[in-house]
Amino acid sequence: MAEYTYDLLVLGSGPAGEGAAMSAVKAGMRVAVVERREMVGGNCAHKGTIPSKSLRHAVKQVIRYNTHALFRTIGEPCWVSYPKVLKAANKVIPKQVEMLTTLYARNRVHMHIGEASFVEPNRVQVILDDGAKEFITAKNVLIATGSRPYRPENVNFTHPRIYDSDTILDMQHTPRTMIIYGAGVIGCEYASIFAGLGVKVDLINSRDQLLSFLDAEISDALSYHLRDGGVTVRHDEEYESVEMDGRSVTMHLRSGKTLRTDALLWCNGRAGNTDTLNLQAIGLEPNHRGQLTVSERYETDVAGVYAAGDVIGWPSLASASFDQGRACARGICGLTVRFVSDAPTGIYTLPEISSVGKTERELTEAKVPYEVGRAFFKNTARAQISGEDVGMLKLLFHFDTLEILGIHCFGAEAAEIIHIGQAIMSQPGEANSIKFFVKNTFNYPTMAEAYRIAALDGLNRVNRL
Ligand SMILES: Cc1cc2nc3c(=O)[nH]c(=O)nc-3n(C[C@H](O)[C@H](O)[C@H](O)COP(=O)(O)OP(=O)(O)OC[C@H]3O[C@@H](n4cnc5c(N)ncnc54)[C@H](O)[C@@H]3O)c2cc1C
Ligand SMILES: NC(=O)c1ccc[n+]([C@@H]2O[C@H](COP(=O)([O-])OP(=O)(O)OC[C@H]3O[C@@H](n4cnc5c(N)ncnc54)[C@H](O)[C@@H]3O)[C@@H](O)[C@H]2O)c1
Repeated sequence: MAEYTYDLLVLGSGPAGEGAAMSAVKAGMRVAVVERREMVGGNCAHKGTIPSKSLRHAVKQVIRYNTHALFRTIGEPCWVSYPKVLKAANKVIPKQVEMLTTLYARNRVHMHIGEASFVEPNRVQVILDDGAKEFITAKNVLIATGSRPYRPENVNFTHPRIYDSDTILDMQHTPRTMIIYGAGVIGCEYASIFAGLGVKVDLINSRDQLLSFLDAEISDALSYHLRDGGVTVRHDEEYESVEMDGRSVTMHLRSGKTLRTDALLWCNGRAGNTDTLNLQAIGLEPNHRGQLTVSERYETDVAGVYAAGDVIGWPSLASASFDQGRACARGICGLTVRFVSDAPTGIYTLPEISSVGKTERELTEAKVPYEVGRAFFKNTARAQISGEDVGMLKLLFHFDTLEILGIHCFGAEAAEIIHIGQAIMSQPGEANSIKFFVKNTFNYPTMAEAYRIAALDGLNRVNRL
């Protein structure tokens, strides 16, 4: 009989690895994590969610100072350099690392710092910093190695003016102009950040609409506000080639246009971190973007080998990754598994965007009879007080049953506000009703008041008050 060192070995200490390790250890399993970075937290804490959201918060403070009437009487507009906001943002990472390090230690999850690769399905080699090797056996192995920016071969990422979402965190100057290639979530979020710092941004989108998975009204609002903030959004464009010299980067587009810029930020998707795992040794083959396919229990085609988080592709969110890791560990422990298929979107552009459920387009295609209730933030007392009055909350509900089918929001704190509606929408049967917002009294003045206004607007339309 084989001798196992651990019940569960987790490769990667991002949100997926954390969710799995904590869940399994609480259920009484012997758990270890292998992490190649010297600190825990994954790309989420070091390169993705945490630094970008902290940067965005710092930039939002600068914008607020420069636009709010109260501060405008004090002095000249305040110009803040990118390295300075980066320094402020970087203060958050060590806090996350410290909190997570304590969490793993307190729960007696063993940490192995080194590069993991498979020898057999239940045997993993770890190459330590000094080149020494460790071998770990485990009944179950979870691949939670995350993702990295996708880099096409014909773009030279060693050039000092060419960045991706990892290396932009090392940029030590403030460019005057920037091309952001790829208008997905990362591209749109960084467009907001750099435009907020006064950089002239060209955002190149290969599609005809920004973030086409969003409700069209919200996507249109994002385009309008990015343009209003100084971003030139160019739809239906693809790059032909990129040239650089010591002073600038030139991008030739297939449409024949040529754009010159101080810096290029490449944001065209992600690739799963599977290339160094020696997956051929266990007979697993990732797709062309390095991603793995899993069952509803997060198990790969190899029994006892699981995968969760960015390495399995969509939705590639920290929020979903944590829950996927947790669900996977619960399955391994013989508990019920919730396959994560319903994560809300929370997009930290300026303005912020969040949504859950169906869009108008999806409901129309499915021929569902629905109505819309809207609330504009400018009509809420709280937004008038805070001065953050750009935004809208939109409720989509069934015309006959009043069941909430989708919630779409943009504006200040949209990613927080969405959860109120999400909680009602997830209730079973008649408890999921737009009437909740008119039958219950909400604090005033709050942004949540938007739910009451939107519900009344919708109910007035169907005349069912
Ligand atoms: C710029 C940006 C902004 C984002 N913003 C948000 C947001 O606002 N909200 C949101 O929900 N999501 C956001 N995301 C997505 C989020 O960061 C990811 O979905 C999340 O980090 C995925 O978690 P994970 O556990 O799968 O992997 P990761 O966080 O990628 O961690 C994987 C870990 O595995 C380690 N590893 C890899 N290979 C090996 C190996 N062979 N051996 C040992 N260790 C290994 C890596 O070092 C890493 O620490 C953002 C991403 C980016 C890039
Ligand atoms: N606030 C958030 O929730 C947040 C913030 C940032 C990133 N993320 C996550 O990170 C992930 C990556 O973001 P992103 O902006 O780099 O990527 P994305 O998947 O949104 O795509 C960015 C661009 O790359 C292109 N692209 C994507 N996959 C492609 C492929 N296979 N072939 C050719 N072109 C392709 C798309 O057309 C798009 O223009 C997202 O899926 C998102 O879930 C989330």
